[in-house]
Amino acid sequence: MADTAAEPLIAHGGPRNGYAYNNDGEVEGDQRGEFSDGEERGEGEEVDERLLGTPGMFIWVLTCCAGLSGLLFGYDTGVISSTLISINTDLSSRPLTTLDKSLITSSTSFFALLASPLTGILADAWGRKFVILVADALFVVGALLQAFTTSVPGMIAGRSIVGAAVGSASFVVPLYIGEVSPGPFRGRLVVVSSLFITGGQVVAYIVGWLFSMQLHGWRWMVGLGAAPAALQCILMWWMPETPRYLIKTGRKEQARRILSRVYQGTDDGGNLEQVLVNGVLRRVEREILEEEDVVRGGSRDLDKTGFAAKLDQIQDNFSQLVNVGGNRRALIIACLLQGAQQLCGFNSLMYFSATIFSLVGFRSPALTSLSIALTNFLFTLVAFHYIDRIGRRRILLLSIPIMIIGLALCAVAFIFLRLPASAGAAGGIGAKEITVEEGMLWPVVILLAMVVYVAGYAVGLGNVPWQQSELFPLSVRSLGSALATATNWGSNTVVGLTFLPMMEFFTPTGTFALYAVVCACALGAIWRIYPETAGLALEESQGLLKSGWGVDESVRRANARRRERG
Ligand SMILES: O[C@H]1[C@H](O)[C@@H](O)[C@H](O)[C@@H](O)[C@H]1O
Repeated sequence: MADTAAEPLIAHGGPRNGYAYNNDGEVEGDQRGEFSDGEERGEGEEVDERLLGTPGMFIWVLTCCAGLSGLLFGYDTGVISSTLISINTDLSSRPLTTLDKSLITSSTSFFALLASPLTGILADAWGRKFVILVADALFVVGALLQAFTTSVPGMIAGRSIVGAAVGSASFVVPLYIGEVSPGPFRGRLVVVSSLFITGGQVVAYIVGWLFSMQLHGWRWMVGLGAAPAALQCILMWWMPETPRYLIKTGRKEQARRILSRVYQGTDDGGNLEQVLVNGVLRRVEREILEEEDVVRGGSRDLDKTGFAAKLDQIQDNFSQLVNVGGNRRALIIACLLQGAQQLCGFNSLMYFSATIFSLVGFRSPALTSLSIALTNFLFTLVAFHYIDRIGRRRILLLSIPIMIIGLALCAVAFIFLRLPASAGAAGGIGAKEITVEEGMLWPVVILLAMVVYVAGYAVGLGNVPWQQSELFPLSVRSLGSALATATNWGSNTVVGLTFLPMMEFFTPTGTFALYAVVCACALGAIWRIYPETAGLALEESQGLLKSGWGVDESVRRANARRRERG
């Protein structure tokens, strides 16, 4: 196979990639590359692999407008812990029971779990932008309902609606960004949505802390979420649909116009912009033709129209997702990564770190847990900087061992920390203002160990799973991403429900040791089956999975690209 990545790069005013292109984006002469599975690339298809510089203004605006949903995701999931401790007797004129608290908390992740596969289907039928707008409407309704409700059931309903919004937004935003981004910047641009999520969690902690000092301040905490959602709704109205979705639905000219804006500014005085636009159009069209071949070979009746045709298509997408080898492998990897992101236990810190820190003796647990959210945000910035250079696979293989070290240290520190008798397990977990007699050495070790763990998480597992859409071909991209997102929310619910009982019955040491074991298993599985997709065009990543896991091939190509960049 011709390893084009090793070809010399001619930066300006001439052929790139070692190829010469004509104005249609076709490779002149007899020089064509190959996909990683050995299949030949079509003419003019291999281009944005060598795009230089930074993404243009248009891409940044699209990414930030879509990323606002991440802010809402982070804010709404982060604000609930301060809300719960400030409600007092404001709902149903009585203090919240443990059951009330569990229902209010878990309704969000449960409805996120239900909403993601459903909106996965909607995103195929009505588009990615449509789902973002639906999520915004749900965010606004859910926030207002929570802010004005006077009863516990009203609060649960509000949290459920917000959950449906979070579930939809969490899968569609990375999908939207992934489908508008040029290959070399895609990793970084998708991490922007993680930056919004983790930033939203920091804001939630600060807002929670500020409003907890005011009477009925919790109503502001939950109601404020409506503002960014309304803003995004207005902004997104003006934003385009993704070029990939437009091509899929037969609107090629519209797609061409948007792609031209995406690649604007890359023109080097030659014809690069045009070449890149044509490259994407050709790759996507080729993918669609391949899909039609599969459909023709199958049982779908292509003469059906309207609702019946849509139902057939949904059924068809499901069967393609699980029956076609490459798609099935993509689904396994995406679900593995999303499951690992949650089962490694990170959100137990997000939801309960204030409780843990008060248990081990910190006087201001709320501020200490802010350090967790801040670490998460700051190290997501590190990921933003390095993800396209280091690569998704490598960044995970480097960062998960750091998480394991943090968790192991935490587990060990809890052995040495003699908790006060009243703090025995769950009693202590729920208790407040507990101080530890032995001094602050081990509590500080626990705090540092958690910071190390969170830093490792934020650099890798916290954001790489959201790159999921690049694993799937267009025909099953939305459905595959949605099912992987459902795995995320399912695992999130499991961790939320099991953390406190595990701390009680399994001890804190056992709990953190178990999370370390989960990380070790995830590390092994990632090493074995997750290929490197950094730098590849969206249509190329899936080629790696067509006839196997593609790990060796992808690593070889990534190394070649790195060598070439110096
Ligand atoms: O990517 C995000 C991010 O890491 C958040 O901090 C976490 O709370 C979410 O569960 C996760 O999906």
